Amino acid sequence: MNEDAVAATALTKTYPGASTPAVDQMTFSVPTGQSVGLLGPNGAGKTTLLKLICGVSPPTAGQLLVHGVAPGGVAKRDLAVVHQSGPFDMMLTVQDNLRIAAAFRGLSWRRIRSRAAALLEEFDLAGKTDDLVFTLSGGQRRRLQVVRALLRVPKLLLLDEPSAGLDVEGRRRVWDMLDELRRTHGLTLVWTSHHMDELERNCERILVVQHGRILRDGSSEQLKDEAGQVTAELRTGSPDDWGAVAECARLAGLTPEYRGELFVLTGDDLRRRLPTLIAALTERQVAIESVALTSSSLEDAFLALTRAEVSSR
Ligand SMILES: Nc1ncnc2c1ncn2[C@@H]1O[C@H](COP(=O)(O)OP(=O)(O)OP(=O)(O)O)[C@@H](O)[C@H]1O
Repeated sequence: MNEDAVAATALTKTYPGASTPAVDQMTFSVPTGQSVGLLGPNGAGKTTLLKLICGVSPPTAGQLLVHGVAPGGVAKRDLAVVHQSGPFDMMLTVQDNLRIAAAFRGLSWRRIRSRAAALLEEFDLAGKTDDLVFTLSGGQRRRLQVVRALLRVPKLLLLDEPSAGLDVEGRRRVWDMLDELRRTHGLTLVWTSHHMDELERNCERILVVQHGRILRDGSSEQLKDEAGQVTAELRTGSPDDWGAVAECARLAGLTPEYRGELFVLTGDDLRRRLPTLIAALTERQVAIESVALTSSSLEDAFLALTRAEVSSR
């Protein structure tokens, strides 16, 4: 059975003394094996949601199940977190911090020692094993966070801005490692990021969060389509075809606009209508040279969504 890794119903968290909830009536689920991104402005409630899922902060109301049980009941070996910062003991060595993390998750150091060494190697920290954590750079500490979380592959990995402070190479290594773990272990990922490209590449689904609420839930393509700026550029071989293109486009429910050498097509549900247009043109033996979709970026979509929500409040 493919149980949900996370199932939240009307999940709410109001911090003591706060006038508004940090997480407000969130209802969503994350199927096992899915990678879900949380996208939202500062203070939207993303980290709070991760804290609820990993059980370090109790909800004020609503229900939350992680692999079918209350968050606190999830075996520590099955859940790991890459935190935004810390918690490391800065005055202990890299290796001692890893040993403590292993003990906390109920893992025998003897059994995972070689995995730890391989991970340190993979993340360019092999030469730092005996260094005190406070001597590591910000990016090295972040890589150490990832090593610590992966000492044993968890069923559910929560990542809070995992690539903040990482260089391009480090970011790629983290992504590649997570790709591999998803392929080999069916790992479920929930991650926050302010880097749209990170969520777009790594998450099949994105929850847009603001003021503790889920504004949208969909793939990055759906979010971009919804922002309404998807167009298609179509080139045909000969000006003799232009009349046919304009006519077929209208029949397919699209608006054609001729812009020197090519047609720009717009319209609701463009992705779904485009094949109808292409089939009609093929039937009329119109030679199509190229069709290119151009859509608004995820950043455009995100800003459109969050600004619309602010102005409707
Ligand atoms: N321990 C806490 N006590 C009281 N309020 C808190 C606490 N942690 C967070 N908050 C408040 O809850 C709200 C949501 O914070 P949270 O850290 O979840 O946002 P976020 O979306 O992760 O933001 P960022 O992108 O800046 O990391 C904010 O208004 C914040 O001030």
